[in-house]
Amino acid sequence: MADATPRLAVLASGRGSNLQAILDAIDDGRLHAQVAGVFGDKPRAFALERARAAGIPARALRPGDFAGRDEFDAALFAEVASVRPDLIVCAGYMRLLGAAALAPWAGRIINIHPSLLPDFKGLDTHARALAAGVPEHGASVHFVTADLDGGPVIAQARVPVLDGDDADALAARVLDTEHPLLVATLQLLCAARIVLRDEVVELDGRPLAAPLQLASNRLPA
Ligand SMILES: Nc1nc2c(c(=O)[nH]1)N[C@@H](CN(C=O)c1ccc(C(=O)N[C@@H](CCC(=O)O)C(=O)O)cc1)CN2
Ligand SMILES: NCC(=O)N[C@@H]1O[C@H](COP(=O)([O-])[O-])[C@@H](O)[C@H]1O
Repeated sequence: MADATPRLAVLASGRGSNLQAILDAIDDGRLHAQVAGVFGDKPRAFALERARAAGIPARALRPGDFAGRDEFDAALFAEVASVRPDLIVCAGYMRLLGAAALAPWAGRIINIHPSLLPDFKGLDTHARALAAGVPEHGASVHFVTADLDGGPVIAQARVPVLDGDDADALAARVLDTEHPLLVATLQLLCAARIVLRDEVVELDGRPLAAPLQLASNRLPA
């Protein structure tokens, strides 16, 4: 990370509660970083409104305005690069990112995913977890690679699946744990205590044997 306050660029497609968790953590001093810009693929996403309300540049590009995925990704990442991020955070960004766009950002782009990876990659994770009858579910923060939701996992938080849960109830419980999980993981990344080296997640220079289990935004000792 640069010596100055770490600069984050956030990609979002939806309501932006994870973005808001980042903004709140910065505002109350729990996260030493700044959000330099918010970007996405849906101009009406409430995440963009949250950014603008915080005085942060926010821009969405319309996929239909571009010849194909690669052209869209190239334009999106040109916008992202213009704010000179140290780290890109996918926080509810709902498009597959192409390998060419990702290549320059290897090790500097993360995603929060609503499952205990490697289980339930992709979409509709809560319904799939219920259908599978798993006793627990949760969220993962991982480095983004061309392999959709297959990048090295940094940290996870677990929640129980309760009798009577439907997808919405489970999604809400998982979302509640996503916010402190993302903030705690960003605290480590922005303090340069976590890096990705040759596809291996390292904490303080030591390879992680397994993802960190973080249920609140307390840093590991
Ligand atoms: N190359 C990668 N791109 C993205 C990753 C990743 O790990 N590697 N993470 C995702 C986030 N994500 C799950 O966490 C995810 C996002 C989108 C999709 C998906 O199938 N999108 C469809 C469109 C869906 C829609 O518009 O409703 C698509 O792109 O065709 C799956 C998983 C961010 N990108
Ligand atoms: N595959 C990506 C994915 O499903 N991401 C999920 O979208 C939601 C965004 O909520 P938010 O807009 O309130 O942060 C979050 O639950 C996040 O894990």
